[in-house]
Amino acid sequence: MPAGAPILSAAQMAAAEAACAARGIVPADLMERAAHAVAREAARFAAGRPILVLAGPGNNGGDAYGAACLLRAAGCDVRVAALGEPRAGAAAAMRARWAGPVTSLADAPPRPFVIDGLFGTGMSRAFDGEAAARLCEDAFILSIDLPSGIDADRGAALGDAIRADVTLALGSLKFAHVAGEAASRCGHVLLDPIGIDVSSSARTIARPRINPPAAAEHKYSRGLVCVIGGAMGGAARLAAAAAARGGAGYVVLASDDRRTPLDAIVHREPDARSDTIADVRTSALLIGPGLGRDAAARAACAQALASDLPLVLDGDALALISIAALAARRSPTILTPHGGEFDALFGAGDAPKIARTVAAARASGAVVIHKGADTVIADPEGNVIVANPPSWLSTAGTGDVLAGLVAARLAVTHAPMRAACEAVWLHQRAAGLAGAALVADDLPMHVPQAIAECR
Ligand SMILES: NC(=O)C1=CN([C@@H]2O[C@H](COP(=O)(O)OP(=O)(O)OC[C@H]3O[C@@H](n4cnc5c(N)ncnc54)[C@H](O)[C@@H]3O)[C@@H](O)[C@H]2O)[C@@H](O)CC1
Ligand SMILES: Nc1ncnc2c1ncn2[C@@H]1O[C@H](COP(=O)(O)OP(=O)(O)O)[C@@H](O)[C@H]1O
Ligand SMILES: [K+]
Repeated sequence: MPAGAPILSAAQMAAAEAACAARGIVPADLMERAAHAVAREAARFAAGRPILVLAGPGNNGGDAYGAACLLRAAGCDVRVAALGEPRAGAAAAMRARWAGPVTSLADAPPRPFVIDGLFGTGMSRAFDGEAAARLCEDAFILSIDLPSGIDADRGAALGDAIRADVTLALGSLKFAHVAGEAASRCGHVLLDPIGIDVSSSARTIARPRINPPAAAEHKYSRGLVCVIGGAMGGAARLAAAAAARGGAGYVVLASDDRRTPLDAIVHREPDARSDTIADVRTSALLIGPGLGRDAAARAACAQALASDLPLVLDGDALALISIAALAARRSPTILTPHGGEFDALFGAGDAPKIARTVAAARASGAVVIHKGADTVIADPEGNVIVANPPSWLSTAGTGDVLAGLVAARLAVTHAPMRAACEAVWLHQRAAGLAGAALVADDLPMHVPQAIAECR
């Protein structure tokens, strides 16, 4: 996935295209550039294999006809199968340029390399993809802009969506390249801006820059993280270990369980929880992993919310707070809900995940890390960063590790959006280093290497 790249909705993409027209760059120019970009990548990936171009009725099909012409002119073995004919505009002009035969999808024999130009951002309703699926079954598939059959904003598959090996995004990434089910249908995502200027408040995550501590730093100035544990000691221990490996200068774990994951982590008795929450040296307070939901947990949460400390709320804590209480806070707050916790706190809805997360950040005044295979980080100003972490993270306790990393980065940076992005990047990188079939306990030990890569 291109790092730090803007992400647009289909409507925002259309507006950016329209703005090009105002500068004298008409749709036919953009389609010409798109066709060149597709032909270039197709020639590279096909590497001499016979090519079948699937062309749809809209501009995505126009890009496909344009690429077919260029590939044929370059000496490639190209055939075209179409679903509907472009009737007007740049796409019809590209269709007219193709002098070779055009068959229906049903009549086309399979070929080892497929350029999928059936539908892009204009996909509006489910399509019957049976014939396309037969042609794609054993082929390497390069999708133009999006795998055909995807809702560009929600990332939902509308009917028999295509599963690509490579997707070449045109102009900008769209929500579907990073969101929902679609993200896993795109394969390797490439981006060609084709000369369109885009700006967006949403971007893909990029490797952060993390400097070593300055010479004058000491353990308290480096950042003191306090983790408030509860019923399930293991979760708080995972979080504390991650905070320690995530660059905090000092980590305190207030928990019933006297075991700490590292000797460097200081244990406090749970009845000292209240003192811990009141400790003004604390740079970031983490509450929630393994907290439980009993009266003591509720009281600890209320005290944490009422304090002026920078706060990270995860797991059980998210069930013990209200949006109003969050909005009343003046100090930085970061929430780390998974999908279920998010819906319980902010309500479920049909809008795309990015929009729902921005609305939650605005309503709560907090930075929200809405976790999952498409992790959306939003701040109350509407800035959004999206990450697609490795799916091996779908195992118990990895969220506790993330919460510890968030607390550490908040303690060090004092900047909640930056802290959230650093933590999510370090978490996904640590997962990559831990590799297949990781368990949550494996992650903290890989965080120092991930940090070392951020210089
Ligand atoms: N972003 C940009 O600036 C550029 C975009 N271009 C291409 O234009 C594409 C968007 O083009 P369009 O807006 O024409 O949309 P599409 O080409 O994605 O498809 C829209 C067409 O498909 C039809 N359609 C939608 N759902 C259908 C279904 N289920 N069954 C049958 N027909 C269906 C629509 O009625 C319409 O005719 C992009 O994805 C990209 O490939 C390029 O041409 C160049 C520049
Ligand atoms: N399929 C997936 N692909 C990528 N990341 C995932 C997937 N499922 C879960 N994750 C990540 O794993 C972590 C799980 O957090 P959470 O659900 O809170 O687990 P726990 O409470 O057990 O620690 C989150 O960072 C989430 O983004
Ligand atoms: K496509």
